[in-house]
Amino acid sequence: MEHCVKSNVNSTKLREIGNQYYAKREFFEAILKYNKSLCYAENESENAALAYANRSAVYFEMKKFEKCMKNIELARAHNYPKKNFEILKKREEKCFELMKNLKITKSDNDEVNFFKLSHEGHKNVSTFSKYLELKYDKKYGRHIVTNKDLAVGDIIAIDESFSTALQKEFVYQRCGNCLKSNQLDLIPCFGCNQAMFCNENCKQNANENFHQYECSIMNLITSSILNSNMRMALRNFIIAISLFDDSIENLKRFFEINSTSCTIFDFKTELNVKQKLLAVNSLIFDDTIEVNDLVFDEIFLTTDKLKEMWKSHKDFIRKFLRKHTQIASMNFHEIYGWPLKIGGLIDPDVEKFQKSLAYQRGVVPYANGSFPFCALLNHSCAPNVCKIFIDNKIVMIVQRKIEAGMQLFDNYGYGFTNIPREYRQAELFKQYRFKCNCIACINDFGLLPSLKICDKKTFMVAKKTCSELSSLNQKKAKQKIKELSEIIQNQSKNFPSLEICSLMESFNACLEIVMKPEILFP
Ligand SMILES: C[S@@+](CC[C@H](N)C(=O)[O-])C[C@H]1O[C@@H](n2cnc3c(N)ncnc32)[C@H](O)[C@@H]1O
Repeated sequence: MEHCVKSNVNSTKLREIGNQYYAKREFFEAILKYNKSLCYAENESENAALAYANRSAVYFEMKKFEKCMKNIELARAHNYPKKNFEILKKREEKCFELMKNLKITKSDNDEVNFFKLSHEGHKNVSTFSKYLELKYDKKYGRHIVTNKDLAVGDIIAIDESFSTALQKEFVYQRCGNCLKSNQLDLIPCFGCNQAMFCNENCKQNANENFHQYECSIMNLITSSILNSNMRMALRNFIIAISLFDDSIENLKRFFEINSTSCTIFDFKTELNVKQKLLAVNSLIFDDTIEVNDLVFDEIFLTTDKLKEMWKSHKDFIRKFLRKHTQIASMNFHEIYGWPLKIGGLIDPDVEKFQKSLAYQRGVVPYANGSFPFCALLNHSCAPNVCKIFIDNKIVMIVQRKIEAGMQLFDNYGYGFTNIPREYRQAELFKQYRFKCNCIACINDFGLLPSLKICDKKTFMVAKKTCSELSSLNQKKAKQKIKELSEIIQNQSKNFPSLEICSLMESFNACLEIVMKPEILFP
Protein backbone atom coordinates (compact mmCIF):
# COMPACT_ATOMS: atom_id res chain seq x y z
CA MET A 1 0.00 0.00 0.00
CA GLU A 2 1.37 3.43 -0.91
CA HIS A 3 1.97 5.88 1.93
CA CYS A 4 0.19 9.17 1.64
CA VAL A 5 3.05 11.27 2.97
CA LYS A 6 4.88 13.69 0.69
CA SER A 7 8.25 12.64 -0.72
CA ASN A 8 10.54 14.68 -2.95
CA VAL A 9 12.31 11.52 -4.08
CA ASN A 10 9.05 10.12 -5.46
CA SER A 11 8.01 13.51 -6.76
CA THR A 12 11.23 13.76 -8.79
CA LYS A 13 10.83 10.25 -10.18
CA LEU A 14 7.26 10.99 -11.24
CA ARG A 15 8.28 14.26 -12.90
CA GLU A 16 10.97 12.44 -14.84
CA ILE A 17 8.46 9.87 -16.09
CA GLY A 18 6.21 12.80 -17.02
CA ASN A 19 9.09 14.28 -19.01
CA GLN A 20 9.43 11.06 -20.99
CA TYR A 21 5.75 11.25 -21.93
CA TYR A 22 6.12 14.93 -22.78
CA ALA A 23 9.00 14.10 -25.12
CA LYS A 24 6.73 11.61 -26.91
CA ARG A 25 3.98 14.28 -27.01
CA GLU A 26 1.73 12.07 -24.91
CA PHE A 27 0.31 15.05 -23.11
CA PHE A 28 -2.43 13.39 -21.10
CA GLU A 29 -0.04 10.91 -19.51
CA ALA A 30 2.57 13.66 -19.02
CA ILE A 31 0.18 15.90 -17.06
CA LEU A 32 -1.09 12.98 -15.00
CA LYS A 33 2.49 12.27 -13.90
CA TYR A 34 3.16 15.96 -13.24
CA ASN A 35 -0.03 16.08 -11.15
CA LYS A 36 1.10 13.10 -9.16
CA SER A 37 4.55 14.65 -8.84
CA LEU A 38 2.88 17.83 -7.51
CA CYS A 39 0.99 15.83 -4.93
CA TYR A 40 4.17 14.11 -3.74
CA ALA A 41 6.21 17.33 -3.64
CA GLU A 42 7.13 18.33 -0.08
CA ASN A 43 5.73 21.71 0.94
CA GLU A 44 8.00 24.67 0.13
CA SER A 45 10.28 22.45 -1.95
CA GLU A 46 11.10 23.35 -5.55
CA ASN A 47 9.55 20.08 -6.74
CA ALA A 48 6.09 21.64 -6.82
CA ALA A 49 7.42 24.55 -8.85
CA LEU A 50 9.08 22.23 -11.33
CA ALA A 51 5.88 20.23 -11.80
CA TYR A 52 3.88 23.43 -12.39
CA ALA A 53 6.51 24.66 -14.83
CA ASN A 54 6.48 21.39 -16.75
CA ARG A 55 2.70 21.41 -16.80
CA SER A 56 2.88 24.90 -18.30
CA ALA A 57 5.05 23.47 -21.07
CA VAL A 58 2.38 20.91 -21.93
CA TYR A 59 -0.37 23.52 -21.98
CA PHE A 60 1.84 25.64 -24.20
CA GLU A 61 2.21 22.79 -26.70
CA MET A 62 -1.54 22.25 -26.55
CA LYS A 63 -2.05 25.96 -27.28
CA LYS A 64 -3.86 26.40 -23.96
CA PHE A 65 -2.06 29.68 -23.36
CA GLU A 66 -4.13 30.91 -20.44
CA LYS A 67 -3.52 27.68 -18.57
CA CYS A 68 0.13 27.84 -19.53
CA MET A 69 0.48 31.33 -18.02
CA LYS A 70 -1.43 30.36 -14.90
CA ASN A 71 0.95 27.44 -14.35
CA ILE A 72 3.96 29.71 -14.90
CA GLU A 73 2.60 31.97 -12.15
CA LEU A 74 2.12 28.98 -9.88
CA ALA A 75 5.68 27.83 -10.56
CA ARG A 76 7.03 31.28 -9.62
CA ALA A 77 4.92 31.34 -6.47
CA HIS A 78 6.35 27.99 -5.37
CA ASN A 79 10.10 28.51 -5.19
CA TYR A 80 10.95 28.00 -8.85
CA PRO A 81 14.79 28.00 -9.07
CA LYS A 82 15.91 31.56 -9.90
CA LYS A 83 18.56 30.30 -12.33
CA ASN A 84 15.80 28.94 -14.60
CA PHE A 85 13.54 32.01 -14.48
CA GLU A 86 14.62 32.92 -17.98
CA ILE A 87 13.00 29.76 -19.44
CA LEU A 88 9.65 30.64 -17.93
CA LYS A 89 9.94 34.25 -18.96
CA LYS A 90 10.54 33.26 -22.58
CA ARG A 91 7.57 30.88 -22.54
CA GLU A 92 5.42 33.58 -21.05
CA GLU A 93 6.43 36.10 -23.70
CA LYS A 94 5.67 33.61 -26.44
CA CYS A 95 2.27 33.01 -24.85
CA PHE A 96 1.49 36.74 -24.89
CA GLU A 97 2.59 36.98 -28.50
CA LEU A 98 0.59 33.99 -29.67
CA MET A 99 -2.48 35.00 -27.70
CA LYS A 100 -2.51 38.38 -29.43
CA ASN A 101 -2.82 36.65 -32.80
CA LEU A 102 -5.25 34.05 -31.63
CA LYS A 103 -8.87 34.61 -32.54
CA ILE A 104 -10.69 33.76 -29.31
CA THR A 105 -13.70 31.69 -30.27
CA LYS A 106 -15.83 31.55 -27.19
CA SER A 107 -17.73 28.32 -27.03
CA ASP A 108 -21.52 28.54 -27.10
CA ASN A 109 -21.79 25.26 -25.24
CA ASP A 110 -23.49 26.19 -22.04
CA GLU A 111 -24.78 22.85 -20.81
CA VAL A 112 -25.83 24.33 -17.48
CA ASN A 113 -28.35 26.61 -19.22
CA PHE A 114 -29.39 23.97 -21.71
CA PHE A 115 -30.32 21.56 -18.92
CA LYS A 116 -32.84 23.66 -17.01
CA LEU A 117 -36.01 22.40 -15.31
CA SER A 118 -38.86 22.40 -17.84
CA HIS A 119 -41.45 23.35 -15.24
CA GLU A 120 -41.66 25.46 -12.15
CA GLY A 121 -39.94 23.84 -9.19
CA HIS A 122 -41.79 21.90 -6.52
CA LYS A 123 -43.39 24.06 -3.82
CA ASN A 124 -40.94 22.97 -1.17
CA VAL A 125 -37.77 21.98 -2.96
CA SER A 126 -37.11 23.69 -6.26
CA THR A 127 -34.72 21.08 -7.67
CA PHE A 128 -37.56 18.98 -9.13
CA SER A 129 -40.80 19.64 -11.01
CA LYS A 130 -43.92 20.80 -9.20
CA TYR A 131 -45.91 18.04 -10.95
CA LEU A 132 -44.14 15.23 -9.11
CA GLU A 133 -45.58 13.47 -6.08
CA LEU A 134 -44.25 10.85 -3.74
CA LYS A 135 -46.46 7.76 -3.34
CA TYR A 136 -46.17 4.52 -1.46
CA ASP A 137 -47.56 1.05 -2.10
CA LYS A 138 -46.68 -2.46 -1.07
CA LYS A 139 -45.34 -3.55 -4.42
CA TYR A 140 -43.07 -0.58 -5.19
CA GLY A 141 -42.40 0.96 -1.77
CA ARG A 142 -41.87 4.69 -2.17
CA HIS A 143 -42.06 5.87 -5.75
CA ILE A 144 -42.64 9.00 -7.78
CA VAL A 145 -45.64 9.72 -10.00
CA THR A 146 -46.55 12.69 -12.12
CA ASN A 147 -49.88 14.47 -11.76
CA LYS A 148 -49.59 15.97 -15.25
CA ASP A 149 -48.70 14.53 -18.67
CA LEU A 150 -44.95 14.74 -19.26
CA ALA A 151 -43.44 15.00 -22.73
CA VAL A 152 -40.25 13.47 -24.11
CA GLY A 153 -37.38 15.87 -23.44
CA ASP A 154 -38.93 17.42 -20.31
CA ILE A 155 -36.31 17.98 -17.64
CA ILE A 156 -37.98 17.01 -14.42
CA ALA A 157 -35.18 17.18 -11.85
CA ILE A 158 -31.70 18.53 -11.29
CA ASP A 159 -30.72 16.63 -8.20
CA GLU A 160 -27.80 17.88 -6.14
CA SER A 161 -25.79 15.27 -4.32
CA PHE A 162 -25.44 15.03 -0.57
CA SER A 163 -22.04 13.42 -1.02
CA THR A 164 -19.74 12.23 -3.78
CA ALA A 165 -16.40 10.46 -3.82
CA LEU A 166 -13.99 10.09 -6.70
CA GLN A 167 -13.00 6.58 -7.67
CA LYS A 168 -9.35 6.04 -6.85
CA GLU A 169 -8.19 5.97 -10.48
CA PHE A 170 -9.36 9.58 -10.87
CA VAL A 171 -7.77 11.37 -7.90
CA TYR A 172 -5.16 13.01 -10.17
CA GLN A 173 -7.72 13.76 -12.90
CA ARG A 174 -10.62 15.49 -11.16
CA CYS A 175 -11.37 17.85 -8.33
CA GLY A 176 -11.87 15.89 -5.11
CA ASN A 177 -14.57 18.36 -4.09
CA CYS A 178 -16.74 19.27 -7.11
CA LEU A 179 -15.52 16.50 -9.50
CA LYS A 180 -14.69 18.90 -12.37
CA SER A 181 -11.68 17.93 -14.47
CA ASN A 182 -10.50 21.49 -15.22
CA GLN A 183 -8.48 19.93 -18.08
CA LEU A 184 -6.20 18.43 -15.41
CA ASP A 185 -5.27 21.90 -14.17
CA LEU A 186 -5.56 20.95 -10.49
CA ILE A 187 -3.83 22.00 -7.30
CA PRO A 188 -2.60 19.50 -4.69
CA CYS A 189 -3.63 19.00 -1.08
CA PHE A 190 -1.04 20.34 1.37
CA GLY A 191 -1.15 17.28 3.56
CA CYS A 192 -1.41 14.11 1.47
CA ASN A 193 -0.35 12.89 -1.94
CA GLN A 194 -3.75 11.62 -3.09
CA ALA A 195 -6.13 14.56 -3.39
CA MET A 196 -6.36 17.43 -5.86
CA PHE A 197 -8.76 20.34 -6.27
CA CYS A 198 -9.74 22.69 -9.07
CA ASN A 199 -9.19 25.84 -6.98
CA GLU A 200 -8.54 27.15 -3.46
CA ASN A 201 -12.27 27.39 -2.77
CA CYS A 202 -12.87 23.72 -3.48
CA LYS A 203 -9.80 22.84 -1.44
CA GLN A 204 -11.15 24.78 1.52
CA ASN A 205 -14.65 23.29 1.19
CA ALA A 206 -13.23 19.78 1.00
CA ASN A 207 -11.13 20.42 4.08
CA GLU A 208 -14.04 21.77 6.05
CA ASN A 209 -16.46 19.04 4.98
CA PHE A 210 -14.43 15.82 4.85
CA HIS A 211 -10.80 15.99 3.84
CA GLN A 212 -9.50 17.06 7.27
CA TYR A 213 -10.35 13.55 8.43
CA GLU A 214 -9.43 11.68 5.28
CA CYS A 215 -6.11 13.39 4.54
CA SER A 216 -3.87 11.20 6.68
CA ILE A 217 -5.60 7.96 5.65
CA MET A 218 -5.96 8.50 1.91
CA ASN A 219 -3.64 5.55 1.31
CA LEU A 220 -6.08 3.27 3.16
CA ILE A 221 -9.11 4.85 1.54
CA THR A 222 -7.77 4.47 -1.97
CA SER A 223 -6.43 0.96 -1.37
CA SER A 224 -8.59 -1.99 -2.28
CA ILE A 225 -9.80 -2.65 1.28
CA LEU A 226 -12.82 -0.37 0.85
CA ASN A 227 -15.33 -1.13 -1.87
CA SER A 228 -17.25 1.81 -3.35
CA ASN A 229 -20.25 1.36 -1.03
CA MET A 230 -18.06 1.34 2.07
CA ARG A 231 -16.16 4.31 0.71
CA MET A 232 -19.41 6.26 0.39
CA ALA A 233 -20.51 5.21 3.89
CA LEU A 234 -17.23 6.50 5.33
CA ARG A 235 -17.53 9.77 3.38
CA ASN A 236 -21.11 10.20 4.62
CA PHE A 237 -20.08 9.65 8.21
CA ILE A 238 -17.28 12.17 7.95
CA ILE A 239 -19.53 14.78 6.31
CA ALA A 240 -22.12 14.12 9.00
CA ILE A 241 -19.77 14.68 11.95
CA SER A 242 -18.22 17.70 10.27
CA LEU A 243 -21.74 19.17 9.99
CA PHE A 244 -22.02 18.87 13.77
CA ASP A 245 -18.65 20.41 14.63
CA ASP A 246 -17.06 17.00 15.11
CA SER A 247 -19.44 16.15 17.93
CA ILE A 248 -20.92 12.67 17.79
CA GLU A 249 -23.21 13.61 20.67
CA ASN A 250 -24.75 16.39 18.58
CA LEU A 251 -25.09 14.14 15.55
CA LYS A 252 -26.80 11.48 17.67
CA ARG A 253 -29.18 14.05 19.12
CA PHE A 254 -30.03 15.29 15.61
CA PHE A 255 -31.05 11.79 14.54
CA GLU A 256 -33.00 11.30 17.76
CA ILE A 257 -34.99 14.52 17.37
CA ASN A 258 -35.71 14.15 13.64
CA SER A 259 -37.78 11.53 11.91
CA THR A 260 -35.84 8.66 10.41
CA SER A 261 -38.31 8.16 7.59
CA CYS A 262 -38.36 11.51 5.83
CA THR A 263 -37.69 12.18 2.16
CA ILE A 264 -36.75 15.19 0.11
CA PHE A 265 -40.53 15.78 -0.33
CA ASP A 266 -41.03 16.42 3.40
CA PHE A 267 -39.03 19.60 3.81
CA LYS A 268 -40.82 22.91 3.86
CA THR A 269 -37.86 25.08 3.00
CA GLU A 270 -35.10 24.98 0.38
CA LEU A 271 -32.88 21.97 1.11
CA ASN A 272 -29.85 22.42 3.30
CA VAL A 273 -27.10 19.87 3.86
CA LYS A 274 -28.50 18.66 7.18
CA GLN A 275 -31.86 17.95 5.54
CA LYS A 276 -30.11 16.08 2.75
CA LEU A 277 -28.34 14.02 5.39
CA LEU A 278 -31.71 13.12 6.92
CA ALA A 279 -33.12 12.21 3.51
CA VAL A 280 -30.13 10.01 2.66
CA ASN A 281 -30.15 8.44 6.11
CA SER A 282 -33.82 7.52 5.54
CA LEU A 283 -33.26 5.65 2.28
CA ILE A 284 -34.26 2.03 1.99
CA PHE A 285 -31.75 -0.69 2.90
CA ASP A 286 -31.60 -4.39 3.61
CA ASP A 287 -29.85 -5.45 6.79
CA THR A 288 -28.95 -8.82 5.30
CA ILE A 289 -26.49 -7.19 2.87
CA GLU A 290 -23.06 -8.30 4.05
CA VAL A 291 -20.68 -5.63 5.34
CA ASN A 292 -17.14 -6.37 6.42
CA ASP A 293 -17.10 -4.24 9.60
CA LEU A 294 -13.49 -5.15 10.37
CA VAL A 295 -12.29 -2.87 7.59
CA PHE A 296 -13.87 0.12 9.33
CA ASP A 297 -12.16 -0.89 12.59
CA GLU A 298 -8.83 -0.76 10.79
CA ILE A 299 -9.55 2.66 9.32
CA PHE A 300 -10.78 4.20 12.56
CA LEU A 301 -7.86 2.91 14.58
CA THR A 302 -5.33 4.44 12.18
CA THR A 303 -5.65 8.13 13.04
CA ASP A 304 -5.79 9.76 16.47
CA LYS A 305 -8.78 11.95 15.65
CA LEU A 306 -10.95 9.04 14.54
CA LYS A 307 -9.55 6.67 17.16
CA GLU A 308 -10.87 8.86 19.98
CA MET A 309 -14.36 8.86 18.48
CA TRP A 310 -14.26 5.15 17.82
CA LYS A 311 -13.30 4.40 21.41
CA SER A 312 -16.16 6.39 22.91
CA HIS A 313 -18.91 5.76 20.30
CA LYS A 314 -17.97 2.54 18.55
CA ASP A 315 -21.51 1.13 18.43
CA PHE A 316 -23.09 4.25 16.99
CA ILE A 317 -20.36 4.68 14.35
CA ARG A 318 -20.43 1.00 13.36
CA LYS A 319 -24.20 1.11 13.01
CA PHE A 320 -24.04 4.28 10.88
CA LEU A 321 -21.33 2.88 8.59
CA ARG A 322 -23.06 -0.47 8.23
CA LYS A 323 -26.39 1.13 7.41
CA HIS A 324 -24.90 3.59 4.90
CA THR A 325 -22.98 0.80 3.16
CA GLN A 326 -26.28 -1.03 2.77
CA ILE A 327 -28.09 2.15 1.69
CA ALA A 328 -25.33 2.79 -0.86
CA SER A 329 -25.73 -0.64 -2.39
CA MET A 330 -29.44 -0.10 -3.09
CA ASN A 331 -29.60 3.64 -3.76
CA PHE A 332 -26.40 5.39 -4.70
CA HIS A 333 -25.26 6.17 -8.26
CA GLU A 334 -22.13 5.76 -10.26
CA ILE A 335 -21.30 9.10 -11.87
CA TYR A 336 -20.41 8.92 -15.56
CA GLY A 337 -18.50 11.31 -17.76
CA TRP A 338 -16.29 11.49 -20.80
CA PRO A 339 -12.71 10.32 -20.45
CA LEU A 340 -10.35 13.26 -20.99
CA LYS A 341 -8.33 11.51 -23.66
CA ILE A 342 -9.62 10.95 -27.15
CA GLY A 343 -10.71 7.40 -27.79
CA GLY A 344 -13.67 5.20 -27.05
CA LEU A 345 -15.96 7.50 -28.99
CA ILE A 346 -19.19 6.48 -30.63
CA ASP A 347 -18.80 3.57 -32.98
CA PRO A 348 -20.00 4.76 -36.36
CA ASP A 349 -21.02 1.23 -37.29
CA VAL A 350 -24.82 1.32 -37.13
CA GLU A 351 -25.25 -2.34 -36.30
CA LYS A 352 -22.82 -2.17 -33.42
CA PHE A 353 -24.14 1.14 -32.21
CA GLN A 354 -27.66 -0.17 -32.01
CA LYS A 355 -26.47 -2.64 -29.38
CA SER A 356 -24.62 -0.02 -27.41
CA LEU A 357 -24.65 0.86 -23.73
CA ALA A 358 -23.46 4.10 -22.16
CA TYR A 359 -19.90 2.82 -21.78
CA GLN A 360 -19.81 1.77 -25.41
CA ARG A 361 -20.69 5.37 -26.29
CA GLY A 362 -17.53 6.37 -24.50
CA VAL A 363 -18.55 7.62 -21.08
CA VAL A 364 -16.97 6.01 -18.04
CA PRO A 365 -17.80 5.96 -14.31
CA TYR A 366 -15.39 8.14 -12.33
CA ALA A 367 -17.14 8.76 -9.01
CA ASN A 368 -20.01 7.65 -6.79
CA GLY A 369 -22.67 9.83 -5.28
CA SER A 370 -25.73 9.95 -3.03
CA PHE A 371 -28.66 11.78 -4.59
CA PRO A 372 -31.72 12.26 -2.36
CA PHE A 373 -34.27 12.71 -5.17
CA CYS A 374 -33.02 10.16 -7.69
CA ALA A 375 -32.84 7.50 -4.97
CA LEU A 376 -36.65 7.54 -4.84
CA LEU A 377 -37.09 6.33 -8.41
CA ASN A 378 -37.82 2.68 -9.01
CA HIS A 379 -36.36 0.61 -11.80
CA SER A 380 -37.79 -0.54 -15.12
CA CYS A 381 -35.88 -2.38 -17.85
CA ALA A 382 -37.89 -0.10 -20.19
CA PRO A 383 -37.51 3.19 -18.28
CA ASN A 384 -39.41 6.37 -19.08
CA VAL A 385 -36.72 8.73 -17.78
CA CYS A 386 -32.97 8.85 -18.35
CA LYS A 387 -30.20 10.76 -16.64
CA ILE A 388 -27.00 12.58 -17.36
CA PHE A 389 -24.38 13.86 -14.94
CA ILE A 390 -23.13 17.42 -14.69
CA ASP A 391 -20.26 17.22 -12.19
CA ASN A 392 -21.99 16.42 -8.91
CA LYS A 393 -25.57 16.81 -10.16
CA ILE A 394 -27.94 14.41 -11.90
CA VAL A 395 -30.26 15.78 -14.57
CA MET A 396 -33.40 13.62 -15.05
CA ILE A 397 -35.00 13.77 -18.47
CA VAL A 398 -38.21 12.21 -19.80
CA GLN A 399 -37.41 9.77 -22.62
CA ARG A 400 -40.84 8.24 -23.14
CA LYS A 401 -44.25 9.93 -22.89
CA ILE A 402 -45.57 9.71 -19.28
CA GLU A 403 -49.27 10.26 -18.68
CA ALA A 404 -50.66 11.89 -15.56
CA GLY A 405 -50.93 9.36 -12.73
CA MET A 406 -48.12 7.17 -14.06
CA GLN A 407 -44.96 6.24 -12.19
CA LEU A 408 -41.55 7.52 -13.25
CA PHE A 409 -39.09 4.69 -13.84
CA ASP A 410 -35.33 4.98 -14.00
CA ASN A 411 -32.99 2.24 -15.21
CA TYR A 412 -30.48 0.72 -12.79
CA GLY A 413 -28.09 -0.33 -15.53
CA TYR A 414 -30.08 -3.26 -16.93
CA GLY A 415 -31.97 -2.28 -20.07
CA PHE A 416 -34.04 -4.71 -22.14
CA THR A 417 -32.47 -3.66 -25.46
CA ASN A 418 -29.08 -5.16 -24.73
CA ILE A 419 -29.36 -7.50 -21.71
CA PRO A 420 -31.40 -10.73 -21.71
CA ARG A 421 -34.31 -10.93 -19.26
CA GLU A 422 -33.00 -13.79 -17.09
CA TYR A 423 -29.67 -12.06 -16.55
CA ARG A 424 -31.33 -8.70 -15.76
CA GLN A 425 -33.70 -10.22 -13.27
CA ALA A 426 -31.02 -12.23 -11.50
CA GLU A 427 -28.69 -9.21 -11.16
CA LEU A 428 -31.48 -6.88 -10.02
CA PHE A 429 -32.56 -9.39 -7.41
CA LYS A 430 -29.01 -9.87 -6.19
CA GLN A 431 -28.26 -6.16 -5.72
CA TYR A 432 -31.65 -4.53 -5.22
CA ARG A 433 -33.66 -7.38 -3.74
CA PHE A 434 -36.75 -7.22 -5.95
CA LYS A 435 -38.16 -9.31 -8.75
CA CYS A 436 -38.58 -7.08 -11.75
CA ASN A 437 -41.92 -7.30 -13.48
CA CYS A 438 -41.75 -4.22 -15.63
CA ILE A 439 -43.48 -4.18 -19.04
CA ALA A 440 -40.31 -5.40 -20.74
CA CYS A 441 -39.99 -8.36 -18.35
CA ILE A 442 -43.67 -9.32 -18.37
CA ASN A 443 -43.93 -9.12 -22.16
CA ASP A 444 -40.37 -10.38 -22.74
CA PHE A 445 -39.66 -7.61 -25.25
CA GLY A 446 -36.44 -9.20 -26.51
CA LEU A 447 -33.15 -7.56 -27.42
CA LEU A 448 -32.99 -4.65 -29.83
CA PRO A 449 -32.07 -6.60 -33.00
CA SER A 450 -35.12 -8.84 -32.52
CA LEU A 451 -37.62 -5.96 -32.31
CA LYS A 452 -40.12 -5.41 -35.11
CA ILE A 453 -40.27 -2.44 -37.39
CA CYS A 454 -43.65 -0.68 -37.10
CA ASP A 455 -43.12 2.31 -39.31
CA LYS A 456 -40.71 2.05 -42.23
CA LYS A 457 -40.36 5.82 -42.70
CA THR A 458 -39.40 6.33 -39.05
CA PHE A 459 -37.06 3.35 -39.27
CA MET A 460 -35.18 5.11 -42.07
CA VAL A 461 -34.97 8.24 -39.89
CA ALA A 462 -33.61 6.10 -37.01
CA LYS A 463 -30.98 4.53 -39.27
CA LYS A 464 -29.90 7.89 -40.64
CA THR A 465 -29.75 9.35 -37.13
CA CYS A 466 -27.46 6.51 -36.00
CA SER A 467 -25.09 7.09 -38.87
CA GLU A 468 -24.92 10.84 -38.17
CA LEU A 469 -24.17 10.55 -34.47
CA SER A 470 -20.41 10.27 -34.73
CA SER A 471 -20.20 13.57 -36.62
CA LEU A 472 -22.43 15.64 -34.34
CA ASN A 473 -20.95 18.52 -32.42
CA GLN A 474 -22.56 19.87 -29.27
CA LYS A 475 -24.63 22.49 -31.07
CA LYS A 476 -26.04 19.98 -33.55
CA ALA A 477 -26.62 17.45 -30.78
CA LYS A 478 -28.81 20.01 -28.98
CA GLN A 479 -30.92 20.49 -32.11
CA LYS A 480 -31.11 16.74 -32.58
CA ILE A 481 -32.38 16.26 -29.02
CA LYS A 482 -35.33 18.53 -29.82
CA GLU A 483 -36.06 16.77 -33.14
CA LEU A 484 -35.83 13.29 -31.63
CA SER A 485 -38.00 14.29 -28.65
CA GLU A 486 -40.81 15.19 -31.01
CA ILE A 487 -40.60 12.01 -33.06
CA ILE A 488 -40.42 9.74 -30.01
CA GLN A 489 -43.31 11.61 -28.39
CA ASN A 490 -45.53 11.48 -31.48
CA GLN A 491 -44.86 7.83 -32.20
CA SER A 492 -45.00 6.59 -28.64
CA LYS A 493 -47.82 4.17 -29.51
CA ASN A 494 -45.27 2.16 -31.51
CA PHE A 495 -43.01 1.49 -28.52
CA PRO A 496 -41.16 -0.94 -28.37
CA SER A 497 -40.55 -0.99 -32.11
CA LEU A 498 -37.01 -1.21 -33.46
CA GLU A 499 -37.16 2.34 -34.77
CA ILE A 500 -38.45 3.94 -31.54
CA CYS A 501 -35.96 2.07 -29.34
CA SER A 502 -33.13 2.96 -31.69
CA LEU A 503 -34.22 6.62 -31.65
CA MET A 504 -34.27 6.53 -27.86
CA GLU A 505 -30.69 5.25 -27.85
CA SER A 506 -29.73 8.07 -30.20
CA PHE A 507 -31.54 10.54 -27.94
CA ASN A 508 -29.37 9.32 -25.05
CA ALA A 509 -26.24 9.50 -27.17
CA CYS A 510 -27.04 13.13 -28.10
CA LEU A 511 -27.40 14.02 -24.42
CA GLU A 512 -23.94 12.60 -23.85
CA ILE A 513 -22.52 14.54 -26.80
CA VAL A 514 -23.75 17.80 -25.26
CA MET A 515 -21.73 16.89 -22.17
CA LYS A 516 -18.57 16.14 -24.12
CA PRO A 517 -15.66 18.30 -22.94
CA GLU A 518 -14.57 20.78 -25.53
CA ILE A 519 -10.94 19.88 -25.29
CA LEU A 520 -9.90 16.29 -25.18
CA PHE A 521 -6.27 15.36 -24.83
CA PRO A 522 -4.83 13.89 -28.01
C1 LIG B 1 -33.43 3.39 -5.21
S1 LIG B 1 -34.62 2.60 -4.25
C2 LIG B 1 -36.10 3.17 -4.93
C3 LIG B 1 -37.08 3.72 -3.89
C4 LIG B 1 -37.68 2.67 -3.02
N1 LIG B 1 -38.84 2.08 -3.65
C5 LIG B 1 -38.05 3.19 -1.64
O1 LIG B 1 -39.09 2.82 -1.12
O2 LIG B 1 -37.29 3.97 -1.08
C6 LIG B 1 -34.37 0.99 -4.81
C7 LIG B 1 -35.23 -0.03 -4.17
O3 LIG B 1 -36.58 0.14 -4.56
C8 LIG B 1 -37.21 -1.11 -4.80
N2 LIG B 1 -37.55 -1.20 -6.24
C9 LIG B 1 -36.95 -0.55 -7.26
N3 LIG B 1 -37.53 -0.85 -8.41
C10 LIG B 1 -38.52 -1.71 -8.16
C11 LIG B 1 -39.47 -2.38 -8.96
N4 LIG B 1 -39.51 -2.22 -10.27
N5 LIG B 1 -40.34 -3.19 -8.35
C12 LIG B 1 -40.31 -3.37 -7.00
N6 LIG B 1 -39.42 -2.77 -6.19
C13 LIG B 1 -38.53 -1.94 -6.76
C14 LIG B 1 -36.20 -2.17 -4.40
O4 LIG B 1 -36.39 -2.47 -3.07
C15 LIG B 1 -34.90 -1.44 -4.57
O5 LIG B 1 -33.87 -1.97 -3.78
